[in-house]
Amino acid sequence: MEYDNKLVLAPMVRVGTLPFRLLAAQYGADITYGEEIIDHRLVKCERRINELLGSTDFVEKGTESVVFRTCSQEKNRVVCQLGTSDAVRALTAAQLVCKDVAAVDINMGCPKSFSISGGMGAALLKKPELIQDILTTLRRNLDTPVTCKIRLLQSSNDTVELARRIEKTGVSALAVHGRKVPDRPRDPAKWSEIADVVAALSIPVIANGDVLEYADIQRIKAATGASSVMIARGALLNASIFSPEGKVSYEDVKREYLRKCILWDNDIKSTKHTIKEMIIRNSCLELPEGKAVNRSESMADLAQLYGEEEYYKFINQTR
Ligand SMILES: Cc1cc2nc3c(=O)[nH]c(=O)nc-3n(C[C@H](O)[C@H](O)[C@H](O)COP(=O)(O)O)c2cc1C
Repeated sequence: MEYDNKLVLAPMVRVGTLPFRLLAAQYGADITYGEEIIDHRLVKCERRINELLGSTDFVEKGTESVVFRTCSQEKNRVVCQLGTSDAVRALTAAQLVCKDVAAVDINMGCPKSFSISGGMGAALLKKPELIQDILTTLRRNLDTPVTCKIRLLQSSNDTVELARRIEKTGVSALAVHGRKVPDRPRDPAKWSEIADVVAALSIPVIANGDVLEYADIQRIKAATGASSVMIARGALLNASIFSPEGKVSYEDVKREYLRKCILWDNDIKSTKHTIKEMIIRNSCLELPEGKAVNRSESMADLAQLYGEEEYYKFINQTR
């Protein structure tokens, strides 16, 4: 996969399932990351072809729980992001999915206590040897491109040093979220410190942080020198942020998302969560719409709420 001049949908837990990735791609995302999947969970899965949907599912053995669903349309752009603290387990998990995805990414930026206490996410930033071990193991044993996503370290020099070390493992690209571990989402992303990494590396750097409007894409490129840009919250605000043709109305984007969830039989909890994330960023969950989404128990309820009953019936009749 090529990493230069790309618009990238960021990994987002409970959001980045197949419908949201297809939605972002429809509006112009070139590369779409899935939500982080913990390796412990993925290694318990089996690969199943879902004839009914036309998807490839990774399902937890002994259950019907779909941990990762993908399809041939996205094979050349979907990235499976793993949460891990162990090279061998990461490899076992990656080997299960690597033929069905365009790349495998390791999350080295998540500051949540769940990740840190398990030695995953941002905890890895303090363990450069382990980072090297994980990335080298994946690189040596997979034909699929391997990448990782980091946050900034305390000083720009430290970040650059780590980034150089990561580059030496042979990864195809490095995504840099321009915040430090203690930073909150409201703290501005430090684009100048991403620029330091871009200047120091030869591999593509994907700049991430505070791209909330289409015009910000050009701004972050100019400020960092990175040619590729990764977007998370801007895509929740309006997934058509990737489109050079201008924004589609948020109401239309939301309905399009729901239709994709119906089509791909997305998990109801993930569907509700994502719709709520869209509402929080555009209005307020306390209004009647948000309350109704909260009350919804099934895809049929959501279809009714958004006037998509006919589509819901049609899809279910044709299955
Ligand atoms: C709802 C949500 C879920 C996220 N989940 C992940 C994740 O699974 N893996 C990851 O590396 N980062 C995750 N992030 C962080 C984003 O990928 C991104 O680095 C961060 O939000 C900064 O980008 P932005 O300013 O475009 O939002 C998440 C962010 C949000 C808002």
